[in-house]
Amino acid sequence: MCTLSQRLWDAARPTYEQILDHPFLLGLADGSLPREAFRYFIVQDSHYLRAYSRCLALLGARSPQEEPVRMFSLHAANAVDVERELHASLLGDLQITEDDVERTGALPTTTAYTSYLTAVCATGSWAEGVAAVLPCYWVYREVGRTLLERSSPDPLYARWIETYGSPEFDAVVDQVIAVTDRLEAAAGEEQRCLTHFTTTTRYEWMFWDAAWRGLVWPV
Ligand SMILES: Cc1ncc(CN)c(N)n1
Repeated sequence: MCTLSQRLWDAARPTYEQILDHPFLLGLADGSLPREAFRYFIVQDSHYLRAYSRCLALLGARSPQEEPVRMFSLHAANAVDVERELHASLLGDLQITEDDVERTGALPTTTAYTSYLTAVCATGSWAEGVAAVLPCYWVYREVGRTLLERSSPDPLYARWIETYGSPEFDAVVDQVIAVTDRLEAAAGEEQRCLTHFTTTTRYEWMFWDAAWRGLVWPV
């Protein structure tokens, strides 16, 4: 019998394969991604990270064991700090101010994704919450690794790729996969974990797609 993390990944594999083929990521790797799409992504990711760090803190607080309390609390503080640092420098290079981020607000896909993540982390079982956040780590690592092999001629895009393709991020993701494989989910709960994992993997695809299309509120 394979591990829970493997069963989750296998369920989301078709979506992951479509993520790798998405024009946003192909453009990031070959440098052809329009700046406007990257700008959209970074602004929306600033809003996403605010909710994401709260979700990790929530999972830390709700953990039935000691070690994951420490791990998720550290990730909420450190890992997101690293991402925020990346954002601060990218926002500066893209000439985007904090005011621009506030004025734009969270657009539809960001709102839908963060609302889903927050609801599962707050009201689902602990195992369900872990399964819901796992793609945020794992998909980014795999994308980072894959794009690192291709690299990017654009130094801004290369900086983003290096963060997620780094050995430091790799180690962080391994920790969360190990926690996932120690979850003891009953049959019905495992089914809900599979649903959350595949749903948030879809939201990862949708997040890049929204930036690619420049999706805004229709009314
Ligand atoms: C939308 C999204 N998903 C995941 C990550 C990586 N934590 C991120 N920065 N943004």
